[in-house]
This record gives sequence, structure tokens and C-alpha cells, in this order.
Amino acid sequence: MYVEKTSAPARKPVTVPGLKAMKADGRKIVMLTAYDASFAAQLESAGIDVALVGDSLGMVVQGRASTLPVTVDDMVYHTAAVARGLSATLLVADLPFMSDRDVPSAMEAATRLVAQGGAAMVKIEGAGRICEVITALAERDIPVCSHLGLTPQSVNKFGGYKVQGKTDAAADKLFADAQAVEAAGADLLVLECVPSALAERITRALSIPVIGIGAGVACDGQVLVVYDMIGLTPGKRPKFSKDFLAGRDSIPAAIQAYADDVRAGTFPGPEHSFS
Ligand SMILES: Nc1nc(=O)c2c([nH]1)NC[C@@H]1CN(c3ccc(C(=O)N[C@@H](CCC(=O)O)C(=O)O)cc3)CN21
Ligand SMILES: CC(C)C(=O)C(=O)O
Ligand SMILES: [Mg+2]
Repeated sequence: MYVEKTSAPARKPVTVPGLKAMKADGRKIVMLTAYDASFAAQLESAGIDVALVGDSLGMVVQGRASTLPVTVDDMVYHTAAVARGLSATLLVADLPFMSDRDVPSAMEAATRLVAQGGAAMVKIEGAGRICEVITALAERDIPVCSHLGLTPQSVNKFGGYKVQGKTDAAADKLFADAQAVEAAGADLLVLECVPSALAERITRALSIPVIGIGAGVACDGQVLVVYDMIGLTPGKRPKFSKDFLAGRDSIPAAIQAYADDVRAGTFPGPEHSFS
């Protein structure tokens, strides 16, 4: 009898509640940026949990000096391209500079990223008055990823891309901000360039998953800029990133190695972290 060949079981779609279950089970969350459909398809094949259309595209795709010139139109364009390359991987898109200036503006930008871009979640830098925006989105059931620590949209206030939360006072402020964004309704938190011990303390204190970039190995997951981890970034790469293509023969192999190392807890090492 002829038995029709069944296709391999599709990977179960990654969902927002699914991410919380991963934290509860101690399964590491693997997140990576993507800006187009071809990279998105590679993230999908490697079983990356979360794809981030980062406003870093302003720097790595558009060649600008910061993320500040990126527009909502730019983000919608790249988010829609990435969405076409994905099936099970959860899609998150950054709200660009000042699109979150007030609740109506943030609602409009988030609506476009979800409805036109196909994002499942939007990412917002900061706490304080941004908590009001987080709550407004959460109340309309748009999942929110907060981003604290080195928030690149604050580069002019910080005076450069520097490690945050180094003094006791700054650490206490960051810890309080992390609790505030969770209370405001955030579903996920990215911590960028934060001393490892502080990131670990925040990760333990919060019930939402914490994704680190330059925040040590104790976070619930990791994120990197994809061009950094395949050695494409010209000049000095941030200390927290690693060239996973070095010693491997393809971009898919590099992406797979990154996913494997994050899940095994072998990336990041102390050399990719700050104390
Ligand atoms: N290619 C790329 N990778 C990124 O990770 C990234 C971007 N672009 N653009 C947007 C922001 C900017 N980011 C950056 C950029 C530089 C450093 C950096 O050079 N950090 C220093 C630490 C400085 C300190 O010790 O205070 C380092 O040595 O890594 C960090 C984050 C992260 N994001
Ligand atoms: C580096 C990550 C967290 C980001 O926000 C981006 O790529 O824009
Ligand atoms: Mg960003």
C-alpha cells in the first residue's frame, strides 16, 4: 500500500506565554536580530526562538552613526520583510526613536508594526514615563518587550555606548526600573550592557523572562545583532558579541552554533560580559 510521506513535524510556534514557560522550566531563550526575509529564513531553520527587527538596522543596514534617524516606515518595511521569512519564530520589532513619545503616538506606531509588519510584540526603551505607554499597549493586548540598561536611543544623554548600572545608586535605579516595567505590563525585558551580578539579581527577581546582551550568562536568554555574530560588522565589535562564523563554513552553521551555545549556557563567557 502506498503511504503518503508525511512532512517532518513543524516546530511549535513560539508564543508569549511559551516564553514565560521557558523561564519557569529553565530553558534558555535564543533571540537574534534580522532585517530581511533571507536572514529570517535562516533564523527559522536554526530554531531561533525570537527574531528581533532592531532599530540597529539604522546603523548596520543604513550606515548611520546611531539608531536615532530610524523611522516607523523603516521599521514597518523591514518587519514585513522578516515576517515573510518566519513561521514558528516569534517576531518582535523595535519602536523607533520618539515614536513612543506619548500614548497615542506609541499606539499608532505599534499598530502599524503589528498590523502591517506582522510583529507579535513591540520593544520599547526605558522606564519612568514610558511605563504609561507600556500599560496602554498591554491593556490593548499588544505584547511589550522592555529594554533597559544601555538604551541606544539615549546615546546623547549617556555620552556614548557605555555600561550602565555600575554604581550602587545606578544599580538600585535599574533594579527599580525593571520591577516597574514588569508591573506596568511588560512581557519580556532586554537588559543591555549591565554588570553580570546585577543582571542576575534582576533575572531572579522578575517573573517575566530577561534577555541579556552584554549582561552575563545568568539571564533567561540572549540576543545579539546578527551581523556582529557573523563577523560582518566593520571595525571594533562590541565586547559582548562573538564571531560565530570564525572556524565554521557557513552562516547557517554560525547561527546554529550561537543557538546551541546559548542553550548550553556556554555563551556568553566572562570575556563577553561586564563586571
Ligand atoms: N553592530 C551593532 N551591534 C550592536 O550590538 C548594536 C548596534 N550595532 N547598534 C545599536 C546598539 C549600539 N550598541 C552598542 C555599541 C557599542 C558598544 C560598545 O562599544 N561598548 C563597549 C563598552 C564600553 C564601556 O566599557 O562602558 C565595549 O567595549 O563593548 C555597546 C553597545 C548595541 N547595539
Ligand atoms: C541590540 C538589540 C537589543 C536592539 O535593540 C537592536 O538590535 O536594535
Ligand atoms: Mg534597538
